[in-house]
Amino acid sequence: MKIAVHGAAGRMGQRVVAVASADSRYQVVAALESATHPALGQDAGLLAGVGNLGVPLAVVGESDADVVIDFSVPDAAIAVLTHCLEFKKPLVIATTGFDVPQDEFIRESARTLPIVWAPSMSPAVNLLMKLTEIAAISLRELPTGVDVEIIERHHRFKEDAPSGTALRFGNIVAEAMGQSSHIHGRHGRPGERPRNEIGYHALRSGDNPGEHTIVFGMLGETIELKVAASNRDCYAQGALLAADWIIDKPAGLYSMNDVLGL
Ligand SMILES: NC(=O)C1=CN([C@@H]2O[C@H](COP(=O)(O)OP(=O)(O)OC[C@H]3O[C@@H](n4cnc5c(N)ncnc54)[C@H](O)[C@@H]3O)[C@@H](O)[C@H]2O)C=CC1
Ligand SMILES: O=C(O)C1=N[C@H](C(=O)O)C[C@H](O)C1
Repeated sequence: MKIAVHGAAGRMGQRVVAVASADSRYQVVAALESATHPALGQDAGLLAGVGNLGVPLAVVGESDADVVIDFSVPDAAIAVLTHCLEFKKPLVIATTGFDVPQDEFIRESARTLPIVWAPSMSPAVNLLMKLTEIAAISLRELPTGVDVEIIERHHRFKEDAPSGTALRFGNIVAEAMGQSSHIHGRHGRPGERPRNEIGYHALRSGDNPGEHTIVFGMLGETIELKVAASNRDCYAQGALLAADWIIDKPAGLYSMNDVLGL
């Protein structure tokens, strides 16, 4: 399968190029980057540390890619989505940090384009989302109440907070338990914690590739569900699985649950 990697010189883009180049099922035919990127024209394989692939970093344009994988920034992701709409290229969107209009544009675009969209491509993270939903449903009627807090830890370079994955965990809990208040950090004297609150806490430290802990705090006991990446390849592998899966699907908005059969 021929893939185009959008954001190819980035932390994730380089891993997608590297992991794909080591798997005979995939051929990287396009490595797409910002028009202002200093490495434009350089070979994507050399940048990713896997040797010359004969694929220079280039701006978005027509290619013979079967599918596009996007790990970039929100505005660029929307731009490449517009390109995919024009050239009818299935798209895997992994970028996070979209605003509401961008979110709505993606959903509208999926009416005419097959899109896999997930804040985490990690199989372990998406399984933990299922386990979190089970825990939330199971605990929601506890008479003494359950306080859910979401702690995410990422590398110092991450630009958005909280993570898209943390927000998705929070939405899963909110839908399962009927919580309506999402608060981000605490300071001053917020007083006693309301029962309908979900708290989010974003740690930025070192080179952590991604860690999420969902805390279910009760009176007398606590459950913590945790998933931690040791490198970025779980996301790259998941994105390639998504690319392989989406290639023959009709227009629609799909998640990693569809890709992984969860
Ligand atoms: N869904 C998932 O499994 C995962 C999602 N992510 C998300 O992926 C995104 C990228 O993460 P990283 O690779 O760590 O960031 P990064 O900053 O290393 O890479 C982003 C790349 O996008 C490029 N870019 C910026 N403007 C562009 C444009 N107009 N056209 C093409 N490329 C452009 C940058 O030059 C850079 O190379 C973030 O939103 C992050 O949250 C990260 C890891 C896993
Ligand atoms: O920026 C990252 O690195 C990651 N971002 C994604 C997110 O915002 O959820 C996924 C993963 O946690 C790594």
